[in-house]
Amino acid sequence: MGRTVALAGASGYVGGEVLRLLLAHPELDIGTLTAGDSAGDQLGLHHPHLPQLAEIPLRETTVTNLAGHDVVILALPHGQSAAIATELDQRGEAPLIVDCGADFRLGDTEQWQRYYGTPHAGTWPYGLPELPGARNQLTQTARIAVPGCHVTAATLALFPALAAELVAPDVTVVSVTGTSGAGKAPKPHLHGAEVMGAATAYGVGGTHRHTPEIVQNLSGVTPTADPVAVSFTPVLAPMPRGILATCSAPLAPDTTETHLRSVYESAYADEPFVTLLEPGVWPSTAMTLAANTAAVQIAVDAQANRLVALASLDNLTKGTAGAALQSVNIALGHPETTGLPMAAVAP
Ligand SMILES: NC(=O)C1=CN([C@@H]2O[C@H](COP(=O)(O)OP(=O)(O)OC[C@H]3O[C@@H](n4cnc5c(N)ncnc54)[C@H](OP(=O)(O)O)[C@@H]3O)[C@@H](O)[C@H]2O)C=CC1
Ligand SMILES: CC(=O)N[C@@H](CCC(=O)OP(=O)(O)O)C(=O)O
Repeated sequence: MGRTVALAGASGYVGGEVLRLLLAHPELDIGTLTAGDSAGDQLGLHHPHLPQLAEIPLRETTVTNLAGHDVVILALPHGQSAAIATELDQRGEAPLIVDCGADFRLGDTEQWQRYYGTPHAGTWPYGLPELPGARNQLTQTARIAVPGCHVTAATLALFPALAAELVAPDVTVVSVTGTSGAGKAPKPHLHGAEVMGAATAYGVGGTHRHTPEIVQNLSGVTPTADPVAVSFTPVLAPMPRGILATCSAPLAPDTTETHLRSVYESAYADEPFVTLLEPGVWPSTAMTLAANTAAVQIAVDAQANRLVALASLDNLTKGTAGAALQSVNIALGHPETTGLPMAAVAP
């Protein structure tokens, strides 16, 4: 018998992906599932791709319903998690709580307030084990903040070069995303007729909420920890899933492609979920679809004297639900890869 997992937001896109992954996880059992407006429905109404779970009822998202489990995964809109975590604490419940939303990702209260405009709930260990220092913090933690999906791609593409000071701390990130990144609730900018035939930039000009999170991750790996300048532009593409981040930064003097490649090779040599592709193979969202993996590649643009670093991943898998369970594996002392898909779906 494994540990039981309660899931809040089970009717949503991330909730569905958490459940798909839990079905294959040998150490974790699905417990109570909760939702918002869909409470009272059976799960099959919302996730017909998970027929084994079709008859499970969705309950209201209350602390009473979520209590009594070993792990509570929150896949709720941001702003909804702090109250639940606090109440579970007050009741003397001590589950491992995993927030797939943004509430506990940022360490800087001022940045939180600037980008989210609400009181800062706090900072939890960060669910990107590949980021230097993060894996140690996840060991035996009781709280996990899962990163944003664009942030994971940009961080994996750039941190090795910044940590080794092979580029200037001044990066641009253009990150293409599938529409499931916006969740299932109807959004004014996501009408099917408009999204299906167009690629559209949004959150332009440093306004997107993921900007301070990318800054936090990249600044944290540099030897000086000085803020890295990040210009981030997300682009919505007509595909259901996937992130492709194309990043660049000025090369430090005398940096060679050979040196860069050896730095990326050592950063990812022991990472089960991150592949530095063979030279000349470029990341695509297809090669990571439905897998808990990220594909990374680098090139030197000699004419512009810049590093170009790319990363692809599935926003719902390595970009959220898979990262959540990878981090849960670490926190619970299971092998990090337990139950997580390494193979993507192709073509
Ligand atoms: N989609 C993605 O690629 C990523 C998402 N995330 C984060 O994960 C979280 C979930 O995202 P996603 O699944 O895409 O969003 P969805 O909109 O698809 O799902 C949201 C879920 O939360 C429930 N919910 C909404 N409001 C309430 C409420 N007031 N009380 C209780 N339950 C509520 C919804 O239930 P109902 O429909 O029944 O109302 C639904 O189950 C968000 O914080 C998001 O930012 C993070 C990284 C990537
Ligand atoms: C296509 C789309 O809208 N994507 C979302 C990112 C999804 C994500 O990572 O969400 P949180 O950081 O909110 O958890 C966005 O750009 O806001």
